[in-house]
Amino acid sequence: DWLLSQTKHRPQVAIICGSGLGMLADALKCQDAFHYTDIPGFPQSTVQGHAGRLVFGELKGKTCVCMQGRFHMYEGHSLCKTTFPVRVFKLLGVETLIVTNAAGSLADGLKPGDIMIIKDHVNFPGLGGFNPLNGPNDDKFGPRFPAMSACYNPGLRCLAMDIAKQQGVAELVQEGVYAAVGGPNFETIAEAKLMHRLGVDAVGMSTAPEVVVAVHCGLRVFGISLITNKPRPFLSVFLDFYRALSREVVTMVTDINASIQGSGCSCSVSSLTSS
Ligand SMILES: O=P(O)(O)O[C@H]1O[C@H](CO)[C@@H](O)[C@H]1O
Ligand code: HPA
Repeated sequence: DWLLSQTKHRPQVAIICGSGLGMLADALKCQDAFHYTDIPGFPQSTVQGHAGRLVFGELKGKTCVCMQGRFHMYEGHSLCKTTFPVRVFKLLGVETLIVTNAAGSLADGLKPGDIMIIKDHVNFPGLGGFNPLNGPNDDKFGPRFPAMSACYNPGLRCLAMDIAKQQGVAELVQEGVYAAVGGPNFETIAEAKLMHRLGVDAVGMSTAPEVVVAVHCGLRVFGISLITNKPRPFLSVFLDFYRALSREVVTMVTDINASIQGSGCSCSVSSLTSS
């Protein structure tokens, strides 16, 4: 109610900016911005790279609200608090939630600087019983036992891939599975290996609880991870190096063969390649 009384904007889309991604809010026109400290009942940001402002404005004809700074469990917030803004968005009339985050890659094909469109998640704290929906269910938001089988809207995922192609950045974008861990420590090598074997492509310390609460209250969700690092066991780093070296050798041999052929020599191309 306080927010609705302070701004004329009536957002349809909410964007949660991940670590270091707060500048996404700068794209909004006709801004009304509120510090979390000024919003009654709002939790406070304590992490570097999370400015702690809610910014309302227009983006390409849509009214949006951006969270410049999210809340994490490791800050000491309860999961209810970390996801509180999602319910505020629902009450403001938002229909679509876009979640963004910084994440570590566990997948061979995802490098720092790449973007992963989240196709599904593994909520490790949730599997262990740390769930923002714990406690009495508030039926006005959603059901006691919400389905999570299609958390990330397939239409929006498809649209994002199409836009990446149109903008010529498709080679930097792929879909994958995000895993949420509690943090604040980064993974051990054994933990990174375990998650990799379980089919996780990127890991971070947020997002999944927000998405659970969003899906519970019927919001359409789209999520992207910006890959910032690659917590990988030494062996796979070595294997990557070995594969890159093999590719170089094959290229060199192919070039040599081409010049031998060009010179009219009868040397066998296949025997030279295999040796
Ligand atoms: O998930 P966001 O908020 O982008 O932040 C990610 O970056 C921080 C670690 O560098 C962790 O908080 C992790 O969750
Ligand atoms: N692990 C967990 N959270 C993260 C990482 C990571 O490697 N990178 C950014 N957030």
